[in-house]
Amino acid sequence: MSGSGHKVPSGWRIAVLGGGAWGTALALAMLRAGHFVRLYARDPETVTAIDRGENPRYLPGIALQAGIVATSDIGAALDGADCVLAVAPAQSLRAMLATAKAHFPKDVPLVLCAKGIERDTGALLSAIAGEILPENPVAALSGPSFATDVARGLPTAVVVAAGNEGLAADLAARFSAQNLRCYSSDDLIGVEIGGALKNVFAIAAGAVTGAELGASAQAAMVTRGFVELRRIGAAFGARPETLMGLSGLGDLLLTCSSAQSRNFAYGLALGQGKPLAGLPLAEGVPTAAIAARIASERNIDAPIITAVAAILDGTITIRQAVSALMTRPLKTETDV
Ligand SMILES: NC(=O)C1=CN([C@@H]2O[C@H](COP(=O)(O)OP(=O)(O)OC[C@H]3O[C@@H](n4cnc5c(N)ncnc54)[C@H](OP(=O)(O)O)[C@@H]3O)[C@@H](O)[C@H]2O)C=CC1
Ligand SMILES: O=C(CO)COP(=O)(O)O
Repeated sequence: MSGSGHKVPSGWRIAVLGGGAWGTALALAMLRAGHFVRLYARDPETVTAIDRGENPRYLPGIALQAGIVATSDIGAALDGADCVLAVAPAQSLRAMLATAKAHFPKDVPLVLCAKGIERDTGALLSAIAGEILPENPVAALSGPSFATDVARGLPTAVVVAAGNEGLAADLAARFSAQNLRCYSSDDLIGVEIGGALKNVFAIAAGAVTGAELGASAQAAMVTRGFVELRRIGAAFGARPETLMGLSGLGDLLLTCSSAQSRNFAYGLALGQGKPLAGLPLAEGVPTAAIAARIASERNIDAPIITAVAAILDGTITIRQAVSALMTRPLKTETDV
């Protein structure tokens, strides 16, 4: 038993690629689900720290349960793996998979755990995976889940998606454990789009808070942001109910309402006029730029995404963005 109330086959050898906050938290989650976990971190200091039972750079203050085998040798991490979790940031996924390719076990599922769209190409992460590792089935794990919450073993629900429904259900069953409940979905693109775009609105939500625009503005921005998420999702063929689920609305709510979100914290600093250099990873920054380009190229009305991208590249101020958003032509609310 995995602790989640259903029977799953015995432990898999799982390779986690990426030694940051989410890679480390997922390694712990996989350990708790009964798997044998090897974690690849390219930084040898991270490997040494994980061997000591901590990852102070990315998960400060959290003690890591023994059992994660950490290595900076990607071949050793992948050797004999039954399943691979890719947990580098979205803009680094291509480079990491290119490094992994020579060692990648044949036919085993690759589970994408980053949230973003490739800045230079507009590619979803599943498309990048398909280009580099065409023989490996691809899945994505997403949903409202802060690394610190998962690492601490707090109750969390996520969704595991794959084009093949059976694969998604199998992975969800294998990854579930006490306090990690994995739903399954066959809408891979819908899950990817929701996870990527919610980061853009989390930056906007942080900026609204930082610039002291008020709770009413916050609720309006998140609601209208969700309309934009649904429009872009529809253009990619995402199912509406997926966007209403954990990986879409669920994650939007989480990251737009908590300074624990690095994207929200980035927006907060932006709104407060504080320096942005040196802040932790905010995936919404590159994704805002490419999402704005995609919206423009596909003629999708996405004024908030466009405003966030323009604020981030310094073309307009937050005040100018608010003024432009508030003076757009009036329309019916249901005009999505
Ligand atoms: N943190 C969270 O709460 C959650 C994060 N996510 C998503 O997971 C993804 C990763 O985030 P997170 O772990 O938090 O980020 P972190 O900034 O905490 O860590 C990023 C990690 O990726 C490594 N890395 C970067 N580029 C490469 C590369 N080319 N090859 C190998 N390793 C690389 C970094 O290594 P190095 O230290 O050497 O730079 C570092 O270990 C993001 O897309 C994020 O949106 C999803 C859900 C929750
Ligand atoms: O995706 C996340 C939670 O679901 C983490 O959000 P941040 O990257 O903004 O911290």
